[in-house]
Formats: sequence, structure tokens, C-alpha cells
Amino acid sequence: MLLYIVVSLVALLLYIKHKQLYWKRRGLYQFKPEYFFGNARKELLGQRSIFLLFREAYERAKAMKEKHFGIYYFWEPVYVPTDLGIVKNIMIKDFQHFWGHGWYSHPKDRMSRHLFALEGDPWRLIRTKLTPTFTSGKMKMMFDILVAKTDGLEKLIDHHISRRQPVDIRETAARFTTDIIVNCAFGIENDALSDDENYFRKYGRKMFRPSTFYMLIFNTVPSWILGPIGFKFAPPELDKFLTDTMLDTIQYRNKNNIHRKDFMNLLLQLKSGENNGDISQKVSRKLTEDEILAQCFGFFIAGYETSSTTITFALLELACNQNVQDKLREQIVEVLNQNDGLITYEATMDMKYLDMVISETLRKHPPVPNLPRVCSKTYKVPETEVVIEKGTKVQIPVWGIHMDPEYYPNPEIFDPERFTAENKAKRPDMSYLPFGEGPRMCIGLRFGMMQVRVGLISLIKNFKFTLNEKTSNPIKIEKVSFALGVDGDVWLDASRV
Ligand code: HEM
Repeated sequence: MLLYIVVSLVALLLYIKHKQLYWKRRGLYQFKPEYFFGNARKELLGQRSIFLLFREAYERAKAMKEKHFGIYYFWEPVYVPTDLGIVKNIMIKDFQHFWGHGWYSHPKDRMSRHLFALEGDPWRLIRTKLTPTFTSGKMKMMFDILVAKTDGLEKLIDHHISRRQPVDIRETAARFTTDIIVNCAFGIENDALSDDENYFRKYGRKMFRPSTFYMLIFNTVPSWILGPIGFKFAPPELDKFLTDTMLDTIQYRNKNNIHRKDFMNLLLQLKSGENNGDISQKVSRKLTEDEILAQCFGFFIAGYETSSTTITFALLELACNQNVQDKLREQIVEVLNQNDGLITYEATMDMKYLDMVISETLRKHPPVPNLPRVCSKTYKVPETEVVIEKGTKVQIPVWGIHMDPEYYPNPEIFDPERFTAENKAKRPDMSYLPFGEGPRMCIGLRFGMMQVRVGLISLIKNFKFTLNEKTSNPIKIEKVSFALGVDGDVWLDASRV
């Protein structure tokens, strides 16, 4: 018996050693893995952000002039390109080899069937159906819902000012985008901005600050194991709450023939097959109720944290760069003055400096710092001998690219001038990827930008922000999360201008 155990143990150790030489055997540079954990011990144990691992690995690989390299999660190989030509091939030209994100999704878990997690034909079908939901015409239609939420946002800041308290800007921005997404995706009037115990805010926090154990399982165990053992992407109580709420909303709208200007309405048209100009014509099959629920949930998780993180980092940078904040305020006021003081869709599109500030924020702090891909068809990397086998995970190191001095000199400096049309044209393709690229690019880009623009306009036109001493400077990065975030609260002092 003892002999059997010893032999099995040795066989296991040799097997792991063999697996951790996978990239070396394929002629790809690999960072020396730690036995068992591979290259991500601290990250898998929740002691450091996985995004920092990729950013630093990119910097080291670039310094060694490696076009690409390999790392390991335990003994699972992950391919990482640094060369922008390879990045472009993976994301656009050879997309048919890399069309999945490799996220957990299983038919037994309805809420895991949202667009970000789907692959293959189910992804293509839903993507084609949803695309017309995000045109600029549809964004204009929802614009007023966003502007209506700025009242609550301003009141909340005034509340802190009147009490001489600093503002936790991260929490404030999250409440603002939660209210918007819940309103547009679920068709529910939500008020996280004035309700400290708001249900959606509570669950949004929970979804985006998962436990280390949840993240470990999510990142390392494949869907075909997780689905059958009853793993759920959304906490069961949230799943039930959302399902009940959405079904009530759908029933109420159908019964009373209510058409609201939101995503829910557009998705219900896809369910009924109702022809609304550009919707429902391209793909003949109608969406099922479960598919609609999953997509609304998907918009919630993909849409609120990414946008609120962008608002948070933008305000943090503006607080640290008062000259940029003043210039931005001047432009916002100037455009609004030409528009009778009103925030309209057209006015927001005229604020060029605002877009430069947002672009620079997304460069320095991309909410999705690595773009995940999984190889769906074995692929030989052009002009190299390296072969990526079907099923291999790939990570595009966006944050590393965005902080690369070859493309962005003095990358730590916050400088919106990098995003003048002239300066943008000087940089190579794929050197700016906050929304991804290719057929899987963020479908909600316009909506996300619209939320960030409206939030920043309403705040900067009314308030001046400075850094409060409670905020750690430089900031620390959150250790366990789905999106790039600050570890702890971000405190700013606000005053009326
Ligand atoms: C500043 C805000 C946002 C940022 C930075 C952002 C970023 C991203 C990124 C990087 C991806 C992956 C792209 C790729 O793999 O190439 C993505 C996908 C996605 N985003 Fe966004 N996003 C934002 C806002 C939104 C909003 C507001 C929504 C919905 C209302 C949304 C819905 C989605 C969906 C559904 C996908 C999956 C697309 C697919 O797999 O086909 N996003 N986003």
C-alpha cells in the first residue's frame, strides 16, 4: 500500500513537472514556474491582482524582446503575445481560431448564458440579435434616463459637502451606474444613490468582489465540470430575485401594452419577433425568455462596474491633475452654454477634450486589463514555429501594452494630449484596446461611454475635486476582482464651483 502511494505521488510530481515544460517543448519562452502553482501562486491565492501579473510579465518579456511568451496557472499553460501583429491576428484576422473568452458557461445555469460567456454558434446568434440594440439611435433614445440620474448624483455630493465629509467616489460612481443599468436593462426604477441598503448595489458589490475560493474555481475548473455539479455564476438569491422581478416586469408590460425606451423593451421585441426596423430581420429565430434574462443580467455585470471604475479613475486623476480638471470644466461649461445649459446627446458628442480625458483614463486604468481568449482551432503563430493547441487559454495583456513607453512615453503621467487626432494617428494598430477588438469587441461601448460622459459632465460642471488624505497615494490595486479596481475606498474632497 505504502509503495503504491509513493509511486502514485512520484508519478503525479513528474506529471506536473512535465506539464510545466509545455511551452519550452514548443519553443516558446516561458517564465520559470513555481512547482505546483505555476506562475500565479499569489494571484490564485488572492494575495495579488492577476492583472499585475500580466502587466509585469509583459514588461519583462518586452525587455527581453520576446514576441510572445508562456506562463502557467498551476500547470495549465497560458499563451501571451506581446507583438502587436500577433495580437491583431488573434483578435481580428484569425478570429475563427480564437472566438471564445473561455469563461464559465453551462446550459444548466441560465445566468451564465450571457453574451460575454457564450461561444461558437450560440454566441454568434445572440451577438447578431443584440447588435442593433446598441446603435447610436438607440443610445439617444435612452439618453434621458441617464440625465435624470444626475440629480441624485449631485444631491449625494452636496449631502457630503454640507456635512463637511469627503466623498467616497468609488461608491458614489458605482451607485450612479447601478441605477442607470438597472433602469435600462431590467426596466426598474432603482435608487441606489439615496438608499444605502439598495439590493442591486449590494449584489453588484458581491458579484464584483468575489471570494478568493470562487475566483480560484472560476479561473481554473472547466465549465463541463462546474455546470453538472451545480456551480452558479450568480448567487442563487440574486438569480431568483432577478428572475422574479424581470418576469413580473415582462408580464406587466405585455398586459398593459407598455413600451419604455430601454434595453428590456428592445429585447422583448426580439422575443416576440416583432419587426422594429433593423431588429429581428437578420436572424429568424426568436429569443427565449431565459435568453433575455441572461442578456439583461449580462448587461448588468458587463456594464455597471466597467463604467463606474472609469468614472472613479477619471476623477482620481482629475483630482491629482488640477490643470486638466480646470481645462475640462472650461470646455464643458462652454459647450453647455451654447446649448442653453442643457446636457443633450449632441452636446456630449461635441466635448472633444472630455473624450481625450476619458481615453487617457482608459489607457492608464483599463477596466478589463487582460482580454481573455481560448483557442478554438489549433493555430500556428505566423512566422514562428509556435503552435497553440485547441483549448489553450490566451490572454492579451492590454494593461502592459497601454503602459509600454514604446507607444506611450512616460506612461505613468496622465496626459490627455496623447489622444489628439494627430497623436492617435502616430501609434500602431492594437496599441489601445480598452474595449477589446474584432468581432468580440465590447458591444456596449457607446452605452459605456455615454454613462461616463454624462457622469463626468454633471460632476465636473458643478464641483471641484481634490485628493483627500484618506486616499492612499499611490493607489493599490484590488487583489481579487473581475475588473481593475482600487483596493479600498477612494476619498475626494468636493466643493461647489
Ligand atoms: C467603460 C465601459 C466599458 C468598458 C471599458 C468595457 C470593456 C469591455 C471589454 C474589454 C470587453 C471584451 C472585448 C473583447 O473581448 O475583445 C467587453 C465585452 C462586452 N461588454 Fe463592455 N465595456 C464597457 C461597458 C459596457 C456596457 C455599458 C455594456 C452593456 C450595457 C457592456 C457589455 C458588454 C458585453 C455584452 C460584452 C461581451 C461581448 C461579446 O463577447 O460579444 N459593456 N467590454
